[in-house]
Amino acid sequence: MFAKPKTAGAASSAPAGAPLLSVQDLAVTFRTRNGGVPAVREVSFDLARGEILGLVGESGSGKSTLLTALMRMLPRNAEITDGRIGFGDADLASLKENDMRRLRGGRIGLIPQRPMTSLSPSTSVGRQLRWHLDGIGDGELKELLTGVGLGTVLDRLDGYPFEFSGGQLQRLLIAVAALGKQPDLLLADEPTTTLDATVQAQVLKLLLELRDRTGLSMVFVTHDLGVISQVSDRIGVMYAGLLVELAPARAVFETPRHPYTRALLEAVPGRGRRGEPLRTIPGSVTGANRLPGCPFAPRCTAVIDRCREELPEVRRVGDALVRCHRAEEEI
Ligand SMILES: Nc1ncnc2c1ncn2[C@@H]1O[C@H](COP(=O)(O)OP(=O)(O)OP(=O)(O)O)[C@@H](O)[C@H]1O
Repeated sequence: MFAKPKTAGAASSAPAGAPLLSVQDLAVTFRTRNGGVPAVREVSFDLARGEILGLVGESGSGKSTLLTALMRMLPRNAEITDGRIGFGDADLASLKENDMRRLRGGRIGLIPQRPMTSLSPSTSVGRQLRWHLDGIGDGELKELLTGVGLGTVLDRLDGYPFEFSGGQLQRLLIAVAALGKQPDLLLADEPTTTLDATVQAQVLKLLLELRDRTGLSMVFVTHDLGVISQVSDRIGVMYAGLLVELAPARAVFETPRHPYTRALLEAVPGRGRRGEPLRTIPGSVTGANRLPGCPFAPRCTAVIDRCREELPEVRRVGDALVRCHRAEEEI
């Protein structure tokens, strides 16, 4: 079952000032032997200060590529081929690598998917924390960890990563990323995927507390709609590199507009009636980003001829931005 999506807090209602992040018409292409793969296409969204934007979509929809592009840490065979990533006065899409490096680990933080792989196995956790926090003193470190409910690990900081649970390490890294460096923007790629349900809930609670306490903004990528319903103010649904729906979290769950969003919601276990077989979305996203029209057309139950020929523009319907020819219709 889904947690009730949060009502948008003050920080997530219509932004009073300029957005923290303003992505416009972003495109990222992978060079492959078979030609360019447009992994992200015409993606535009704003992120307000203190807002958490959840990005969801099935495997291959371009979520990680989008996040890595924001961080400018794309693999060598990928490049930003179009668009702008406004962050303050800077355009991250064209910023020099030296300047970008200063932002990373400074105003922009990253929460890793697997905490184990971002820590050295042969150095004590305490030493690594102090290194990440530029030699923070014992008193301050104690205060920081106690403040995020990690007081229980204080007397074990001389231990090595394998002596901690995945959940403890993830919470340590999140506390460090959000409080130690005090970034304006946190980017998180599936930060709870490897955790069991109870620990996952603790990590999500911590993220929300940190946002409320520090006012940081967050882009949170996951393929798990249950997780995203618990943390997001707004949700962006991706399909074949496109942002096909962008709306307040509550609207996505209560009145999903895009046929793909509806199909995603229907495919989630627990949403159907008891005894009803689980539903899946027939077909696959593979190759869809090369189609001339709407990439979801081959799998869409509401498809019309136009969908196969013409890529839909983004339309505003109520609170939602929807990339579908039939967005305004009751389908
Ligand atoms: N190294 C690569 N070389 C070529 N194409 C790639 C590479 N990495 C990703 N792609 C392509 O880019 C598209 C988007 O992939 P991406 O990993 O961003 O999706 P995703 O939604 O994050 O998926 P997942 O949930 O599995 O991480 C896919 O079509 C994928 O095949």
